[in-house]
Amino acid sequence: MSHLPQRYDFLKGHGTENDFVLLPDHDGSVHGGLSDEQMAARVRALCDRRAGIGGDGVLRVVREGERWFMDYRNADGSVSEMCGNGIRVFARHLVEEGLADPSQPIPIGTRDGVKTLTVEGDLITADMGSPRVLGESKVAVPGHAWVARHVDMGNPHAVAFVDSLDDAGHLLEAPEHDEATYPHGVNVEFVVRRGERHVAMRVHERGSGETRSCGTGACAVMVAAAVADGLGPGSAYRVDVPGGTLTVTWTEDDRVLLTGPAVVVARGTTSL
Ligand SMILES: N[C@@H](CCC[C@H](N)C(=O)O)C(=O)O
Repeated sequence: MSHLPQRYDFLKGHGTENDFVLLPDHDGSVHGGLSDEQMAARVRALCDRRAGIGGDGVLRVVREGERWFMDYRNADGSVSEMCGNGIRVFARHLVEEGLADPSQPIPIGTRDGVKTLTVEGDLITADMGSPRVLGESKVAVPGHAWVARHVDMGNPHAVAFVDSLDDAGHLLEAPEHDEATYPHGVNVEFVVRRGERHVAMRVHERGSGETRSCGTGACAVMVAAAVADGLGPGSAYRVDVPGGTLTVTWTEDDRVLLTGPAVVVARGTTSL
């Protein structure tokens, strides 16, 4: 399938209201020559919700050999290994532009390796690979502290089970966390039970602040909940986030599948 032309400077999309600016840059000729600091500054400008387009992060759409590569950055310009909502939006964009065939699995490169996406109508499933369930450490916000489970989904997560999602407070600052455990920062999820194999969460994302959803975070939460419930591979949970609902399945062969909606809502040009 051919990968040109690039018809827009940018697109805007979201998955359960975790929102992204997409930058088509198929051959790297648009942004590829920028230094890391120049690219970070451009990402901050694009993600600015008043002076820019607004977003929790940027997905640069790059061709890498036989595949597409998702070059992801957080709103503060920092890079991350993986973005579970972003990669579904990325796949939706490829399909809508005729750059990928939705009747076939779509492989997409990331800094955490190649992920395979499958499209079923409004829903897109990302095979996120195997989780790493690690130790426990403390996270805290003013007035509250919890023990949190460290789950690595390619990027780092600290999952805290709380009595009420309100206990996390305003989340204007990053929650305190153990810097020895998370030397490069951490995404912190606050979780409550809603029913059998059904949880709800809020998240403070490294590099983006509180967001309406986090796909890797939902996967980390599901895995932590399944472990706490004495379950493991071979289970599925509904994970409610402020921006909607995700389904996370931990397969018998230890892969985590993230299923949810993904939409592109705008396309255009920008002088940023
Ligand atoms: N919102 C994303 C995760 C984005 C990266 C994260 N903030 C990090 O720095 O690791 C998702 O949907 O997974």
